[in-house]
Amino acid sequence: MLIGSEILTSAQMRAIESDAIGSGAVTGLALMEQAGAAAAALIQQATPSPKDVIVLCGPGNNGGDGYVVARHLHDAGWSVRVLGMDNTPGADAAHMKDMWLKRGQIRPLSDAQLMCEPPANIYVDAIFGTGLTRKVAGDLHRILLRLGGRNDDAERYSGRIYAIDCISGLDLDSGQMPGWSSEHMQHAPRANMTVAFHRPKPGHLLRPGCLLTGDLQIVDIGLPETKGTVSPAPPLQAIWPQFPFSRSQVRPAIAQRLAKSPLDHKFRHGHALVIAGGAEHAGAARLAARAALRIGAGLVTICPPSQAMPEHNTTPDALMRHPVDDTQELQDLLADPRITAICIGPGCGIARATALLPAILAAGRPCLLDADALTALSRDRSLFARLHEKCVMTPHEGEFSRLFPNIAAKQGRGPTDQLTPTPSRIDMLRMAAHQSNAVTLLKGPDTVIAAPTGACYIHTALDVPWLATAGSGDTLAGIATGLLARSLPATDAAALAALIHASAARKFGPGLIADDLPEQIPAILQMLLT
Ligand SMILES: NC(=O)C1=CN([C@@H]2O[C@H](COP(=O)(O)OP(=O)(O)OC[C@H]3O[C@@H](n4cnc5c(N)ncnc54)[C@H](O)[C@@H]3O)[C@@H](O)[C@H]2O)[C@@H](O)CC1
Ligand SMILES: [K+]
Repeated sequence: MLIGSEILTSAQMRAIESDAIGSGAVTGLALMEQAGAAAAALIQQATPSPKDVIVLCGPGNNGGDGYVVARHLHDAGWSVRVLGMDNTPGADAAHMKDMWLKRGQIRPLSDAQLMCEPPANIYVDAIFGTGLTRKVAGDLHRILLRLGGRNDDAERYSGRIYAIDCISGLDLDSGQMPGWSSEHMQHAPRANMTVAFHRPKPGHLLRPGCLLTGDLQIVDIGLPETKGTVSPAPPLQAIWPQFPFSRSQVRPAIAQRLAKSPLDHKFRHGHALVIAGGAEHAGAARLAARAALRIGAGLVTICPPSQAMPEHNTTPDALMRHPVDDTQELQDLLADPRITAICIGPGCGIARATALLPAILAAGRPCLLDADALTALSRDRSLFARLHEKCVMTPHEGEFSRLFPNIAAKQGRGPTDQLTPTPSRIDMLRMAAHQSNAVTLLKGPDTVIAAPTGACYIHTALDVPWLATAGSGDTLAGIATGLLARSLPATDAAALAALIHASAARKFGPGLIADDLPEQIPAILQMLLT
């Protein structure tokens, strides 16, 4: 698979820290010093003059990091004001607080105090991090709303907030702000940058957390390398816009499959069938077919009903065309073992998808199910029961709710003032993949992909809003189909397709239409393979 970044839950992160401290490899104080120093360095790099900062320090170790940030910025010549709590924190944070008190004073961490402070150029949110245990209430909640601009002074804070580990109040496991009503969420503080430690947490990458996180910077604080050894739980990996993606992130076995050798013939890279539907929706299937060709499938055949064949008598010339009117004709085609993947859904029509899906699923080949095929599956549970682990489903949220009504119904339930009040998108996708026995990719700015094994990938691409355009999903389906045809395992095909799809949009920029996406693929392949 792609080697994105490993993601850790808050509990896993705490366990790694306490193991490292318990083994004597590192001290809590050294970790805190590294964390604060790294955050201060990134804040300095990102900040133009004047170098004037208010650091908001909470009661625990996140606050401890804040006191380290304050000290480093002070020692670098910044004007630093600290608002902190009148409590005795744990030993490490208490030490850092004392070190700060040798340099400056601590004013009360209260909304009234923040309100009467003269404006600063930068605000550092070091109130709560991974230790959040309940919703933030009372005066601290008012502070957060003020930072989010609820008091008609948005310009005072906008673009000036730097979060230590996360925006305070964010549940780093679910990406939710427990206890925040939708009215309050409009005034949730948004970080310009979040400096987080060792590994990202799910909440940095899932909505709404990813919308509050800003640029996500992950810094090394001297904890031992943990990749793949954290827990027996299935792996959770992520890619996000600032992630330095390069060829080195593609596992050699995958890179080898994607590369083409001079001795290869076209069938070595697979033959994909794209089932098309009636004439009026021909474009969707052709977009998918074009993307499958661009990603390097050896052959791609589009299969409309015979009456729609004339609609497909157009470019790309590389695309083969073969009519399929009924199950028998499809079965005849599938008798060719060189057909290595099937795409059904884009522009197919629900009735046609319902009619052809039994033969497609019975063939046991890798297949990509999107759009009308997903509607057919949600309407006919006997079809749903025939999904298998070589299937990839690519629903958007509405399709997901129809496919998995029992899972979708768990959303929005439960008390909102406790942590993780509803299943996170990770939990939901893992349940969906387990229930369907198919790789499931839930499309969105925070796409989540889960395999029946429990392996899960988050692909956050908030920076390419222009990807939400007609035909974009058809292209994603085509890229994944091409990768399946090229014999990538279903989970890898889905995760790599999400990456290539977002990279194509990033490369093209605003003004993108879906037709542009396949045309960006050659340069992306070049980047991945050379
Ligand atoms: N443990 C370590 O060795 C390290 C921790 N680091 C920092 O420490 C943070 C975690 O520290 P902590 O575990 O102390 O947790 P926090 O500093 O996030 O907060 C914990 C404190 O807040 C209280 N609290 C939790 N939710 C509250 C709420 N809603 N309202 C009011 N009080 C609430 C808790 O009772 C506790 O006193 C990380 O996010 C990171 O910033 C870093 O310094 C790196 C090293
Ligand atoms: K924070």
